Amino acid sequence: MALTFRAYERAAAVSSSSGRTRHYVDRPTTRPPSGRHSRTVDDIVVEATGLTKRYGSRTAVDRLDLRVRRGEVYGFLGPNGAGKTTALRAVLGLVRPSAGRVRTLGAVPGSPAALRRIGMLVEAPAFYPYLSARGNLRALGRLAGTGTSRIDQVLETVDLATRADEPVHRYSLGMTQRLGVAAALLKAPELVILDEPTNGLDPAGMADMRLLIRRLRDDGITVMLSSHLMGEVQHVCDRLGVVHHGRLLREGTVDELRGAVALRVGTDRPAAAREVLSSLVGVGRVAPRNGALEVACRRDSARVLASRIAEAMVRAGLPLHELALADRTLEDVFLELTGDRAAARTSPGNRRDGSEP
Ligand SMILES: Nc1ncnc2c1ncn2[C@@H]1O[C@H](COP(=O)(O)OP(=O)(O)OP(=O)(O)O)[C@@H](O)[C@H]1O
Repeated sequence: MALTFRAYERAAAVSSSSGRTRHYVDRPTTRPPSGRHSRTVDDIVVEATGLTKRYGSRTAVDRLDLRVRRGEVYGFLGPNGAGKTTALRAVLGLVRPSAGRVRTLGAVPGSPAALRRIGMLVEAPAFYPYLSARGNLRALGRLAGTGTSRIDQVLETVDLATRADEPVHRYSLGMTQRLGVAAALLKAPELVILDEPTNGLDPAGMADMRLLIRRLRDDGITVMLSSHLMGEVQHVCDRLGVVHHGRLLREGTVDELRGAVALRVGTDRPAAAREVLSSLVGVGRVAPRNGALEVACRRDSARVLASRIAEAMVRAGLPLHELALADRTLEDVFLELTGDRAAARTSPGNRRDGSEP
């Protein structure tokens, strides 16, 4: 049986040994009574300092520092084998770090105080195939001591309410994944951890999962997920950590990671144009590239600057053949950081244009 069940069994065992078999239902006091969480950005939900995990001579996670803030969707981005799953497991307390420190919801990972507030999907979920979604959730709720009172609500959240009474073997992979998220939501968690939640899903399944992740965030749940699909994460994550060979290379919002943009200015009088462009306010470096001039500028001022460039070129009587935004995709950023072209293209989801699949 997959980890979903094992984790629930473990959580259930923890709760019985503490003598509070219903404590997943009796919400901890840290959550506001409305059920919605505050969005104070300074509220750190996961904090890792120097997190390192070695398996023999192999270092899976190497001195990782990261902070996940309450209410955000944080994405771990990296190719297969980068160390994402291992890091998530350390956050959950499923592996013991070789060095460094992790705090999850202010508690030691794997401790009852942390577990009771976390929902997880870190392996493909397994369900009883001839039971319905509702039947499976009922079984899980009883097993884990989370109760069954939230079943209708979580089925609604994952958009399975209308199919809830069908046997699960009829479900698509995407539906099964969403049911896995529903199982993780039974205990009304503050933090949900999803390891490669869209792995193996078709474009429609991915879109549904993205929608679901946004819904979780709108409900005030902090989401930490991993993915090797750069096109996917940039549409769903508030912040990203780029991981490669166990190291966190960069952290930031998608725009921060993609950094400055450039405007491409095509003209057959580049020398004169360069002079004109360099004198404009808001223009960074102007340099020839691939048959045009590239004008570095801030992302948020690119649009205004483009019209100023057009005006200035016309005023100076210079021909203008091309005026376009040259933007970097996450794949470009990843390549720049790692030089690992193969890893940047590990899947069709890593599209050059960053478009949604
Ligand atoms: N239990 C283990 N024993 C030995 N090596 C392991 C173990 N778990 C992970 N590793 C190794 O640690 C490295 C990181 O693996 P990890 O699964 O964390 O990467 P990942 O980024 O999640 O990749 P994937 O997306 O393929 O799961 C890999 O080289 C992997 O082979």
